[in-house]
Amino acid sequence: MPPNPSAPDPESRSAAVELRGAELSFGDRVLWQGLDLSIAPGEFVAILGPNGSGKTSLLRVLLGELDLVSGSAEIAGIPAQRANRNVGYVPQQKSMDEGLPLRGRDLVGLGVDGHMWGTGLLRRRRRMQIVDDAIRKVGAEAFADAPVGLMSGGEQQRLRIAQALVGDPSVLLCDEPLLSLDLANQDLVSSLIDRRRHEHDTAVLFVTHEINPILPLVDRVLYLVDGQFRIGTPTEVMTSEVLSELYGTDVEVLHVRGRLVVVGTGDAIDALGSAGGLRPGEGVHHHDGDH
Ligand SMILES: Nc1ncnc2c1ncn2[C@@H]1O[C@H](COP(=O)(O)OP(=O)(O)OP(=O)(O)O)[C@@H](O)[C@H]1O
Repeated sequence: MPPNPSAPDPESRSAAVELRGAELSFGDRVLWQGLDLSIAPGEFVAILGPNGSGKTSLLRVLLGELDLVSGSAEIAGIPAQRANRNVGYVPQQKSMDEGLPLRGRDLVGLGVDGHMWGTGLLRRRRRMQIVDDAIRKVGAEAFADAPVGLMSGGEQQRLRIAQALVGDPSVLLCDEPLLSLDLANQDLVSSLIDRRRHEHDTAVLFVTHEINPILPLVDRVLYLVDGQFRIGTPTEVMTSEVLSELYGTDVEVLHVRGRLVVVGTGDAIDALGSAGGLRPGEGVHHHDGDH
C-alpha cells in the first residue's frame, strides 16, 4: 500500500527523543544548529566531542534547563521541561564529602521525590518498596545503608543509576558516568544501563570522551565538533574521513585489538581530547583529555 501522506509519521510519534532544527548558541558562539535527531525507545546514542563542544548543554536542553535558540526538543512527544518524570539523569560524577550525612538509600530516594509523586504524596511503604527495588536492581543492597561519602566511586555510581531509574523514566541521560571508574566498574555500570534499555525500552543518551568501553552497546553516535556534527552508526561516523572533516585536520582512526583509536598529528592531537586515544605504552602519540 502506498504511504498515506496525511497520516502521522509513526517514527516521530513514537520517538523517545525528538530534536528538530535545534540550535543552541551563547552570544556569537554556535554550539550546534540544524540538529535533527529522532531517538527510538531502547536506542543507545553516544554523544562524543571535544571539551566545550556542547555535549552537556544538549542534555541540559533535554532536562528543560536550557532553552534552544531555535527548533524544538521533545521527550516522548512533549516539549522538554524540568522535573519530567520521563527523564532519568546521571550527572557528571562529583566527589561526595566524606562527612555528608546521606545514606545510599536516601540518595536513591531523592529520585522518587523529584518526580511526579512529590514528597509525602506517595505512601511511605510504597516509596520504600520502590527504593528497595531500585537498589536491588543495581546490586547495591550490601552498602545502601552506608553514608555515600564513604563509598567507592563505583558504589556511588551504582546508586546514582538507581536514583536515575527509580522514577521509571523512558529516557536516560548520562553525563560521563564511567569517569574515574576502574575497568570492572565501567563494565558493571554500562551493563546496568544496557540491561535497563533492553528490559524497559529506555532510550539512552550517553555523553562520553571514550567510546571504547561502550562501543558494543552503541547504536548511533552524535559527534559534535566546534559547531559541526555527524550522526550515524559507529562504523559510519568513527572513520578517518568523517573525523578529519569534522576536526578540519588530518585525523586517523585505527582499529587496535578491538578498540577504536583516534590519532592526529601536531595540533590535531590537542583537539581530539581522549576520543579513543591510546593508553600509555601502546606506541602511538596520544592525548588523555582534560579529566
Ligand atoms: N549558560 C551558559 N552561558 C554561556 N556559556 C555557556 C553556558 N553553558 C555552557 N556554556 C559554554 O558552552 C560550551 C559548551 O559547554 P558544554 O558543557 O556543553 O560542553 P561539553 O561538550 O559538555 O564539554 P566537556 O567535555 O568539557 O564537559 C562551553 O564553552 C561552555 O562554557
